[in-house]
Amino acid sequence: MTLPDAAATPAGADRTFQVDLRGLVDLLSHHLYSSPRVYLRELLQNAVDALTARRGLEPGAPADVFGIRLYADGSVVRVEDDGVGLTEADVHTFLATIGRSSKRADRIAEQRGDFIGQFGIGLLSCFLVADEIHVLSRSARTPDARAVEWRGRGDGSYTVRTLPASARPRPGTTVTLTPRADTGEWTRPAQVHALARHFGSLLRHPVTFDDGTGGAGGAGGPGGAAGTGGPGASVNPEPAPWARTYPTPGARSRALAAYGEGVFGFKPLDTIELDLPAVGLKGIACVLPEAVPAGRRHGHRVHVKGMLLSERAEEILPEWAFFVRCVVDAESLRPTASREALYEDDTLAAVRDALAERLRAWIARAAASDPDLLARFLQAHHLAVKSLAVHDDEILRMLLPWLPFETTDGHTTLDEFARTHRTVLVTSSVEEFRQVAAIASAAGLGVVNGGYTYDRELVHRLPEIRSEVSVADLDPATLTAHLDPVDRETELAATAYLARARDALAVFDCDVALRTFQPASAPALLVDSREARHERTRSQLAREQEGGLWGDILGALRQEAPRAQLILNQLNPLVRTAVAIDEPELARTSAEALYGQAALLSRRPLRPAESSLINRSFLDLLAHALRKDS
Ligand SMILES: Nc1ncnc2c1ncn2[C@@H]1O[C@H](COP(=O)(O)OP(=O)(O)OP(=O)(O)O)[C@@H](O)[C@H]1O
Repeated sequence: MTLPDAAATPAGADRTFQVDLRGLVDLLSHHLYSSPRVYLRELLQNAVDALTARRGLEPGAPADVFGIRLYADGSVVRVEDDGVGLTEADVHTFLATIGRSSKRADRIAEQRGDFIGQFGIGLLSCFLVADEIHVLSRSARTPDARAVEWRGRGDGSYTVRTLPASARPRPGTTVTLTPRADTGEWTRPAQVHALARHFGSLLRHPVTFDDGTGGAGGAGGPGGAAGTGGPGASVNPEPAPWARTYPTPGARSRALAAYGEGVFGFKPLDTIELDLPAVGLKGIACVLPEAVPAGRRHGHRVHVKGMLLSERAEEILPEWAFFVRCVVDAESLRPTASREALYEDDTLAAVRDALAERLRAWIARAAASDPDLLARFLQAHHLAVKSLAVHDDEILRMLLPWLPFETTDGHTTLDEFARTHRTVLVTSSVEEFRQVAAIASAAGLGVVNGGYTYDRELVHRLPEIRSEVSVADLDPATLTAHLDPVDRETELAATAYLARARDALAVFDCDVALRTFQPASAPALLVDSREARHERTRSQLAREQEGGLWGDILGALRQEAPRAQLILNQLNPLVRTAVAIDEPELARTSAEALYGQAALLSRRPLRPAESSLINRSFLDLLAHALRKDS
């Protein structure tokens, strides 16, 4: 924060960068921090780091003798700690130099992981709510150290003076802010208390809050420096829920679920305990009771050393884990400067892998021994699990048999379906499934709708875990082969009609066949696949463009175009009448009308030529009916 006098520096001499503190604070507030409220988090975090450093100096001291006291009475906000404190030299080096941090100094590089801060900018966040930061500190490193007072101002100026040790009888630091009038939203006593609870409820050091009214556990007045704050109300009266002891495992899981509900606002379907001793991580994963859109990632709550750093950290779990939200407290995860994300390093990668493993183990346990939980889980999250199973062999093996699919036997699990159908047929689109489902099922075929994301791919992998089952794509030929042929005599009688029908429908590359199938009420079935339609469109374009550049390109791409098939149902009374028509024009029109009706039933978008065919055949039939009547 020092601003050297540029004019006094001789020409050619090395100059020092100057910092426009207002500009810097502006940058932090608009681009680094999500809200001015983070000032309290930064103050608490500095106090926690100072307590950690003090514990390094006095490892034998009882756990609760050093603490943090907050005070806010509407005119000041004060955070006082029994931490390591600062000497006068420390104040110049660390407080007054932006970007310098005692937690990154060389001699403690190996301990850097012990501290939450490291960038040397956190204190600047206080300028989001106040124009001046007042620090009164006394170092614990030298027993007879003098107290030191520092005042830093938003314009970049600061003053330092030393005071007799009696000005701060015990080692530690007190930071006092006089909030600007427009920042009441973040600095009113009730708000400071709420923020302290929010950020500090899991801190392991005793933290108290006092609003200066002397009520409800509060005591002491706003006056002066150290040690006058009184006992105050505890901000973190209880340890983290996973660190408490409970009379029974049931009581423990109910308490963890209630904590999860309090934090996230939903009643978890189940609560998974997380414990990774290698990185000192503990916490819970709450399984969401309802489906979330695939791919939507939730933020997780990450505490470091008890301090809430981020509510939106996505990085601690892999992308597929979008069915849980976690609260974790870790010793050695490193936050970024904004604290709202985690630094992507080997530790974070290892944590992510280990937590993913934990979720897999939970799924495996549910699959093996808790069918009721598994069913509720899959009901809400089957889509998430399907996306997971595509890439994860273990999940596939555990869960594929239990996943629901749309089949010709209704919505059922693959396991159930494969028990009645040793050959499982799968369509490649929803539309194909809609076309064939009723008829295939009447013909005794077992078909799964493979049109939804992941489904076809997953069904094809069923033989990996059920070797007795075979899976094949359902193509028109397979279906036609399963429909009963008509006897020779009927076939012969229909030859002329079928020839006329083929001729009428040649423009659609459509073959016509006569079969018997259930339900008898269905006159005709149009069997056609999307790929076949695309192939025919391409071939047709190539023909139209013959000789041109596009014609050559499309022609080169041309494959043997599979033909559509209109299968007429000999069991249907209308079809039986139609195949007996002698009059060529009427026969042609009836074939067109049957094609049009089957195309409509297939629920796929109609091509313009098909729409005009339906139109024309309807009008022709109407004209024919009217002529007959007159
Ligand atoms: N309560 C405190 N007790 C002792 N030293 C403190 C306290 N608050 C701040 N300091 C000193 O001031 C330095 C700068 O603090 P600041 O919050 O700006 O950065 P930091 O905590 O080091 O890193 P970060 O920007 O990541 O928070 C700290 O490194 C520390 O040396």
